[in-house]
Amino acid sequence: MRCTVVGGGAWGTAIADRLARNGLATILWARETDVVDAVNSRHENPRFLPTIALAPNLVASGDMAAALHGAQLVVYAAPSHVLRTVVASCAQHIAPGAVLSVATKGIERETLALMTDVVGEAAPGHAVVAVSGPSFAAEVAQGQPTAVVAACAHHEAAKLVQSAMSAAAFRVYTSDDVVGVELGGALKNVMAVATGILDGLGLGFNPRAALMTRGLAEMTRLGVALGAKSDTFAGLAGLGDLVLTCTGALSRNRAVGVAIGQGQSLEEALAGKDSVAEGVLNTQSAKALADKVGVEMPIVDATHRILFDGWSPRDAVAELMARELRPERD
Ligand SMILES: NC(=O)C1=CN([C@@H]2O[C@H](COP(=O)(O)OP(=O)(O)OC[C@H]3O[C@@H](n4cnc5c(N)ncnc54)[C@H](O)[C@@H]3O)[C@@H](O)[C@H]2O)C=CC1
Ligand SMILES: O=C(CO)COP(=O)(O)O
Repeated sequence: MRCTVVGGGAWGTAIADRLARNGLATILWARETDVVDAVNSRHENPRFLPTIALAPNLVASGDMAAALHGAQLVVYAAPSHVLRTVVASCAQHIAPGAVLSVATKGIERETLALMTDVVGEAAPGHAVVAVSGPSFAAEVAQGQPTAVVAACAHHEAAKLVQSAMSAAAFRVYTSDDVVGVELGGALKNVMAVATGILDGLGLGFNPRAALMTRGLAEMTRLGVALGAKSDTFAGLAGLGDLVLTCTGALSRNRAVGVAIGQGQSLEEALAGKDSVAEGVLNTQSAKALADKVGVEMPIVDATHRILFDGWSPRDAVAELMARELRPERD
């Protein structure tokens, strides 16, 4: 099977490397010519995935038409705010019958669409599989044992992604709960920013555990209101990725939160970064989606006010703690 991965950031590179190591003829499309050159000449991506030796059979290209030619599996890993443009720009080159997969985590800000819907609208007529779960790109590329979920309403398409990506150190489960899997991946990034803020304030371990647990309750509440299964949020794409991103030192979202908790502005926390912290823009999408559906998400609201209205993180914590007392489950 021929595979193409669209997006030469850390995650697209790690997925392309994974597919190539499974012996699949794989092309990585990257926007940056230095990335294309480094992958082809030195089998590395020092800009986005430094110090990792990539599979020698992985080929990179900056030519979208050539990269997509004959691909039966296309995996998108561009950031959520540009995904629609990237997919639309290459839709005419996708082979008939190709299965599309999206590894981007986010909710489109303008439309509040999930990433599978963005791909489905920009390149109609294909099954679209969401891949999500606790998976730092660097660890996947280093071959550390990792488990993720491939979600699609078409079981055969999810199974195709499962068999293409799975390996001894990469275990892919399937799911039919696309909404739950996608929302888990998008919302945990908001919670990672929030947890980072607490850690930046130096408040200790208790508030971190409280925020993660109540954050999961918020994620589940929104998901169920949008038709997801609550169980999905207890799985890899929910709890699993929440634990990883809220506690893992490799998380970019958490790092942005830590910087803000330590007193930096959002602009200072993001300055000079080539890499994407999806939780920032997705705080806006998550809040807009919650407001639209009428679901209460106090942690998302507080994070939004801190990031975009200049609210003091300490005041935010105090206000969250002072909310009306209530049963844990109601
Ligand atoms: N890095 C990771 O460990 C993981 C990342 N993801 C998700 O994968 C997605 C991509 O993230 P990374 O690969 O980490 O990105 P990255 O932070 O390593 O690199 C940024 C990427 O964005 C692209 N980009 C920036 N502006 C663009 C534009 N205007 N048009 C087209 N492309 C543009 C760059 O070319 C580059 O590929 C995100 O949604 C992220 O949440 C998911 C799982 C793991
Ligand atoms: O989604 C991720 C791990 O599953 C990556 O998290 P960060 O984008 O916060 O680094």
